Amino acid sequence: MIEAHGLTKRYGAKTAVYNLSFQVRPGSVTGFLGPNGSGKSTTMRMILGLDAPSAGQVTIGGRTFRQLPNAARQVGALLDAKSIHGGRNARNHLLTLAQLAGIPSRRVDEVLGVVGLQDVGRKRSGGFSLGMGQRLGIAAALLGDPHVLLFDEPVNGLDPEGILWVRNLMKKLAAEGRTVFVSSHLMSEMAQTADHLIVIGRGQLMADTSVSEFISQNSVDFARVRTPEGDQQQREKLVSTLGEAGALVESEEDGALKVSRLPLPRISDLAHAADVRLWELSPHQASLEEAYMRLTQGAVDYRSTEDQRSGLQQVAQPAPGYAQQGGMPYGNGALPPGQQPMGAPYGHAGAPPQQPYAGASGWQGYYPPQGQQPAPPQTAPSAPTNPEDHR
Ligand SMILES: Nc1ncnc2c1ncn2[C@@H]1O[C@H](COP(=O)(O)OP(=O)(O)OP(=O)(O)O)[C@@H](O)[C@H]1O
Repeated sequence: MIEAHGLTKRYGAKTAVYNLSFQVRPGSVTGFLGPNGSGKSTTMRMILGLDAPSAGQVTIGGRTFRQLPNAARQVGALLDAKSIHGGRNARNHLLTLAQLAGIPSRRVDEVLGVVGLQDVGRKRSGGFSLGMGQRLGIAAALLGDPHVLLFDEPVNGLDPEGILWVRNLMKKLAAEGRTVFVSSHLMSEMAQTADHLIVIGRGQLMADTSVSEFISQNSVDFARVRTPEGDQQQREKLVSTLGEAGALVESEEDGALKVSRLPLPRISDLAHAADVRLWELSPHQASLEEAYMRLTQGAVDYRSTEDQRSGLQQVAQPAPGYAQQGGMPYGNGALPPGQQPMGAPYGHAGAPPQQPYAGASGWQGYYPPQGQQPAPPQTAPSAPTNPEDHR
């Protein structure tokens, strides 16, 4: 198990990691997420004793990395695949590492086979593609058959077959009872690989939860509803019925209605009572990417000027689920990259923006418990200040 307590790292005036406390448990894959520059690599470097914390500590099995006897056989890591000496062949590179750690040389051929480099083991690693370099880095991490494994962006540069292989490898390692801590910017991949997530923004902890909880806590569910095509009367009748019942109804580009704040069975009952036929009534399942974008939007430091012009620079975002006029649930006109604004919500022209109940999971989450207000907005951490700056 990896345990961080109050972990802080300052580089001069820059606070890269601030007061991080978390545990990475054995037997599952823990994803480590955060925008560029949020402190993931710095945290991993501190776990591996490559950087000393400015405050706090991080231990592996109760000891700091430097206190571990024969650390190379207990902890394996892929940090920067490019750091491999390009003049050496892959096998010799691994042999050197094995000798330094007292690992028998037969293990080198074993791990070359595991990562699929057995046929190019005697080729200079300088000529390796990005993906081959990643595989070699993973082989080095596996060399000591360690119980704790850290991977910083392991699928970087891998082809689809390689990505699938890494996914299965991570899961297999975790299923063997190992501690697997892996950073990635590929949300779809993380959604399929990780069981648990630690999310940081500007060096600070934003979430420490299971993948499913993370998605349900940071996303807004809605129903996609479709009335018979070309029957405008039915559509309008449904829109006004649902609006009267407290739903927020927006029009999607393909003509479907996006209905939030009401559970599916209630939408069905209301449509039935209004004598409106439905061609579609389906739940929208939020993705990890949507949930991640929603949580970290205010903690992103590096953004394209084009995204800034389109509103993605907004820092103080409303609560999850906040629906703006214009049908843009991400607030202030901001949408995750790649998503287009939809049509205006029905029945709310001129009405103030409304706030569905946020924070609860699943369909019933649209009902605020009686007498309770919606959950307060999740605000992104501001950049931590260095007390030494004020001296
Ligand atoms: N040796 C260093 N000296 C000064 N600043 C550093 C150093 N290492 C990291 N930083 C700064 O600390 C912050 C966190 O960097 P880090 O590389 O840990 O982020 P990251 O989350 O791994 O980013 P990415 O996703 O882009 O890899 C950044 O602002 C970075 O510039």
